[in-house]
Amino acid sequence: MTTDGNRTSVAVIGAGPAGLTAAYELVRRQVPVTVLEGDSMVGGISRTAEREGWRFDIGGHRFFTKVPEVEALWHEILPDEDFLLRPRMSRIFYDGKLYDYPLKAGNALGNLGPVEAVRCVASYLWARIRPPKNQDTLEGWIVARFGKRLYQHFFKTYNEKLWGVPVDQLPADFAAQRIKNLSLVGAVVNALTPKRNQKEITSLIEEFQYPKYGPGMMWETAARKVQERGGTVVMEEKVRTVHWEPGRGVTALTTVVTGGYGAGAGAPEASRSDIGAEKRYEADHVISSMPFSSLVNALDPKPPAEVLAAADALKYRDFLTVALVLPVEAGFPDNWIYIHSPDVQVGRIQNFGSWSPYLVKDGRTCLGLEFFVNVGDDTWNRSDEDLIAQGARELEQLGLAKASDVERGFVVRMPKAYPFYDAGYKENVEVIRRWIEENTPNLHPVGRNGMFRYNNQDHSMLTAMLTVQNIADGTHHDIWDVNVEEDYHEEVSSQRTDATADDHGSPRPTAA
Ligand SMILES: O=c1ccn([C@@H]2O[C@H](COP(=O)(O)OP(=O)(O)O[C@H]3O[C@@H]([C@H](O)CO)[C@H](O)[C@H]3O)[C@@H](O)[C@H]2O)c(=O)[nH]1
Repeated sequence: MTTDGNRTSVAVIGAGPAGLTAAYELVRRQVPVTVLEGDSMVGGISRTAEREGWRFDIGGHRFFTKVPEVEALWHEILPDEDFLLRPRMSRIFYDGKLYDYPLKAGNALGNLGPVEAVRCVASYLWARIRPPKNQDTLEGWIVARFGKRLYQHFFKTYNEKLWGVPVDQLPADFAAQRIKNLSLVGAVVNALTPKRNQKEITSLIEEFQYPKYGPGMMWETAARKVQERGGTVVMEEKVRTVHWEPGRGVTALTTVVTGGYGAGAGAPEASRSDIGAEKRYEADHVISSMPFSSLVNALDPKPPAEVLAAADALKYRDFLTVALVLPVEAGFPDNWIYIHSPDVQVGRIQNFGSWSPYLVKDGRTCLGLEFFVNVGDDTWNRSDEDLIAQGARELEQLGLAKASDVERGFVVRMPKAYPFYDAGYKENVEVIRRWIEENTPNLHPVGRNGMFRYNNQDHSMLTAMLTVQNIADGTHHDIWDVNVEEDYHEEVSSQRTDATADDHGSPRPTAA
């Protein structure tokens, strides 16, 4: 297997966590690899943006995992001294008060006041006696576990902001992994049970690892190491065409030089002078983390109409961050807070100063106001200046800071931040997957957008690691089986035994 000019053994589309993990694992095995990235930055949605020395996440990316191989790879890429262990704190800002999130019974009921607390307990008990018949919707799933009133207070408006549709139109598919159950009954039982008989739940959420200069540090280092070890990382080239032949599968890729996507004022300058030029890469295998639907549309010749229709039916939720620089006193101890109020558009606010002191400077902090949007809607199209002014106004409206305290602002737009799970997405993914397996078995989708799976970066990385084993080591892992368990992501549950405890007294992570 040799790389000869634009001929490579494996072409990897995308330099996010999945693509760079694949490349890293390939160079470890001395397999020639070329990574093709359309943007000027690596990291995908796990990048760290930098504007005038302010570094911030697109969202906020904690490093926690139940997968030991992923944990090991993080620490192989970055030395231990580059990791911080950060306390996690997140609350909901609701009706002028802050509530712990994940919800804690005492805190939520205490804050709501005695009358509303009684109503919430009654509706919680009612949901236990008469659970909703349809728990396949997100609304039914949450009401069954929290009761209608807590659902209305703490879930309905936020999910409508986040996903942009009524909650009864959303399937419950991601809920078990991402929404921590509230057990009023469990809390009482635990209080009455001797400790030795209790099931130990180790929370992964009270602290998390974080590279001191943000997640981008991980992926910038991974890209550098891939190149030092003989791999090629091509920036600012977007894959336009995926060439395939019946009976042979994928044979080559055509890219177009983009000069980067220039996401917002202060974004990195294009490094290429040949913008618009086309390049061709021949490859034996293609590992693709480009959006699943875009991959289908890039295939040449076109796949059958039902496959194209399935791809067109897959929708995404897009996202933009308005990063505002304020005096440090305007910050809060939380890493982020959820904003439910329908009176403002902002959905979540990160305080990057609480993530890492290395992200902020000069006695100031940087707040990341997150707006969940669709590409091309009014908010997406608004100018950066308007969005910064709106962010400052909404901070004041919420009573979190004075608009006049905002000293500087930056906007980063991130298309396709979340795969949007609607009633038909599973079947559509299945149609595409089957067609690829039958017609282009050397084309390997990986990662969150690559597989249209609402995965965090650890599971995205795992799909890439297993794919490389399939290509280079002859294994037969089914990467579609990664992260299908209905387990809450942020807890490791085990029976209390000292033999499984590590030096800090917590159980070792178990395989996901
Ligand atoms: O008030 C709330 C808050 C959340 N939900 C529901 O929970 C789901 C998951 O929320 P979250 O973990 O914030 O979502 P996300 O997928 O964006 O997670 C990434 O963000 C970070 C971190 O949580 C914030 O930076 C995390 O490391 C990543 O996994 C959400 O979809 C809601 O359905 C709610 O109902 N009410």
